Amino acid sequence: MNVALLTAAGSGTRMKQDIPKQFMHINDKPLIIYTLEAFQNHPNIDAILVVCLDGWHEVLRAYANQFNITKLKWIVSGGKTGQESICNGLKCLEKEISSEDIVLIHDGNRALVSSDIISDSIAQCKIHGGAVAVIPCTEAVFKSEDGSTSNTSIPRNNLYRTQTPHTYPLKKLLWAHEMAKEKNIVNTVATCTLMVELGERIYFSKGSEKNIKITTVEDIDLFKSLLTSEREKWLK
Ligand SMILES: C[C@](O)(CO)[C@H](O)COP(=O)(O)O
Repeated sequence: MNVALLTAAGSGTRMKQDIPKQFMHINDKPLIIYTLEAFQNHPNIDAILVVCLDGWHEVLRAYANQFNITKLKWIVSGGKTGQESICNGLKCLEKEISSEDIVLIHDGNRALVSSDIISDSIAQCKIHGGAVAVIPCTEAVFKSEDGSTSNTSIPRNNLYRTQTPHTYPLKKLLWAHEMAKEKNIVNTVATCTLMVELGERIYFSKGSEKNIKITTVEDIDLFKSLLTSEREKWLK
């Protein structure tokens, strides 16, 4: 069984809007529904869990019904950090699915995740025991101490930018969060960074420049234009 765990518990302060970004309507539907549809429509995804902001669970359930997201099985509350939110989702799954089942952790605001990305994530996880979606770094990268100047460039040829999904068997994720508690590792940026802190090797899966994280108002414009071009492709 393959289960998508979507994180949608952020309050979206970087978007500077009255409602959380995952519930903002873009064209004809809320942002989180685009992400849910990507997993709903993938033949190898069996069920979906969403880690959601308190106060928004019923809204999410109503939208899921409206847009026929039948694979949405569980909605759980987020924690104080992203790491805690993911842990809450995993604790729920521990009671519901087998520890051998595969869990794809995905940012709820990466709404343009493609079927190929999901398929490759599952495939690489089956081969290597884990998979993290990445894309090569194509820009020059500088390190700055003061935020406005630099004299340190970092060669980009072996740099990769991580995206999501981050995909592992449930038992590996539960192990990582147990170890994080034991070692007092808190507030890691993502599952992949937690794994690295625990000494694990990360195996890459396919990402895409289009698999954007919608964080700011500018990202919404980009999302809308990418959506139009993707829809045109489907219609051809
Ligand atoms: C998980 C992630 O998408 C990898 O690039 C990213 O770290 C998420 O960051 P956020 O600050 O939780 O949106």
